[in-house]
This record gives sequence, C-alpha cells and structure tokens, in this order.
Amino acid sequence: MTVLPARRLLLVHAHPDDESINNGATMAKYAAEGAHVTLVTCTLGEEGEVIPAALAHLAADRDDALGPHRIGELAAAMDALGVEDHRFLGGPGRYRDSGMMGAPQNDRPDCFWRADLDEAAGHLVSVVREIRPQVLVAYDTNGGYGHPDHIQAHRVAMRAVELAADPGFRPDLGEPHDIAKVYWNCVPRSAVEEGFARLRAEGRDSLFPGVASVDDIPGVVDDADVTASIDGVPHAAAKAAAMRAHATQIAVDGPFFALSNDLVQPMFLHEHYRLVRGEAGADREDDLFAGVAA
Ligand SMILES: CC(=O)N[C@H]1[C@@H](O[C@@H]2[C@H](O)[C@H](O)[C@@H](O)[C@H](O)[C@H]2O)O[C@H](CO)[C@@H](O)[C@@H]1O
Ligand SMILES: [Zn+2]
Repeated sequence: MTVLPARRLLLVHAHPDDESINNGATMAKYAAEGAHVTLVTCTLGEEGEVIPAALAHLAADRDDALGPHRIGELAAAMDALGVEDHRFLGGPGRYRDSGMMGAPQNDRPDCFWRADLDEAAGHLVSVVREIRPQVLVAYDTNGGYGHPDHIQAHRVAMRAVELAADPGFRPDLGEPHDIAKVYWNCVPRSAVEEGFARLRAEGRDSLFPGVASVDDIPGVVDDADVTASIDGVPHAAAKAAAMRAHATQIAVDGPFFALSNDLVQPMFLHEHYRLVRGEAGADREDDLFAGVAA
C-alpha cells in the first residue's frame, strides 16, 4: 500500500500540451514542494496539426501516428515538470481526439466528444478514489475556447466530482471521496493585456507570421473573478521546457510561443484559477491548498 504525500492535486486535460500551457508552472511548483501531482489526459491528440515539416508524416491524414508520438512528447514534458503520475483516461487511445468544433472527426464513434459521460466519468472516479486529491483543476464550461474535447473534459471532470463522492456509485471503484476544492483554469484580462503589451514592446510581433488576440486566449475573465494566482516565475524554465517538449504543437520563443496557427502569444508564468467548489482560504489565494491541507 503506497502512502501518498499529504497534499494531492489532480488535473484533467483534453490533449497532451494543454497541461503545460495552462498549468505547467503550477505543476512544477507543487511537484517540487513534494505534493502528489496527478495528470489525467483524455485523448492522445491524434487529430492535431504538426509544426515540424520533418514530422508532417505523423498527421491523421498521413500515417495517423501522431497519437503515439504525443505520448512521448507528454512523457518528456512531465519529466521537465517533475511530475511522475500521468495517465490517459480509460487507458491510452480509449478516447480519440475529436478535432476542432464542427470538424468531420466530431462524428467518429470512438472520439471523446461522442463518449458516454458516465462511462468516461467512471474512469476518472477510479483515479479520484485511488489518489483522493484535496484539489482538482479542470476547464470552465466552454473548455476555455470551445474545443469539443475541452468541453467534454470539463463535463467528465465535474461529473466525476459528483460520482466519486456518491457511496451508491460503483463501490467496486473504492471508498467515496469528496474533493474539497475544484478550480477552473482562467486568465484575468489585465494579465492578458500586459502580456500582449510586453510582446509588442519586445518587437516579437514581427518574428512570427501573426499575433494572437485577446479573444484567442482561453478562459479570459474579469480580474475580480480570479480566486487563486500561482506565481510560477521560479518555474519558468521548467514550463518552457515542458512546452518545448510538445514540439509538434508548440513553437517556443523565449517568453512567447505559438501554436500551429503561427499566432504568437505570451507564455503566462502566473497561472490563475477560479474556485467553483469548496471554500477559498483568502480573498486572493497564492496556494491552491489554502485551507484544506498542511
Ligand atoms: C491547445 C489545444 O487545445 N490544441 C489542440 C487543437 O489544436 C489546434 C488545432 O489544430 C487548430 O486547427 C490550429 O489552428 C491550432 O493552432 C491548434 O492549436 O486541436 C487539435 C485537434 O483536436 C488538438 O490535437 C490539439 O491538441
Ligand atoms: Zn487541447
């Protein structure tokens, strides 16, 4: 019987790369502090575009080998963050990347967007009842930016929070567990505006073919809606290394990056969260475990 650390954090993401973009510094911080950090990724990202020309053959409409390749990218990213516990929902390849909203891939019977909600949530309940986290991080109801896998990851995570605590649900999956605090990823508008001002001031808007806009940033909220902000500056190098590890999806340029759409955007080193379940430990928390664990 493995005895886990006192502080246990669970994060649920749609594709390999989302965890590093949204929470890389937070994950590195808590791993370095000795908390147990568990990442559950819901798909292998099989339908992603491929940035390096030398790897273009991996794409779904070529060799359809991007999923297994991204397993390796995710493992390298976890090494960079110091995270040892990362899993795929239902096992690697159980749910396939659904493609962007409206894409024909949304209709594939094996895609995550078509998953049965309670069946998928059951796989996550098993992890919750094993790890028994005090804190869960998930996407907001729009999945940050409306990608079907992100929306579904939100739904599965929130359904698993309910089911994991229900003693009548699947006793075979372990004792019920009530997650004390649930946060949704977010970015305060002031941080987005500051990031783009820095990008323009450093002239990076001329090095990439395009520049993202505020509307391209997932989960932008009014500053007042932010509950917790994690200062990830001490973990900047780890976050950048983790993002670089996802080389088919992300091109990193110092404190900026672009996805395969070539739109440069700031890399946020402060990572922000909105508490949607549980009690906040302060008006603006600097610790996700505030009030729940030593
Ligand atoms: C960050 C994220 O969620 N990436 C997803 C997303 O990828 C985007 C998609 O390919 C889009 O067409 C591009 O313009 C954009 O640059 C990409 O970031 O969707 C992919 C397909 O579902 C997914 O694999 C990728 O992880
Ligand atoms: Zn994603």
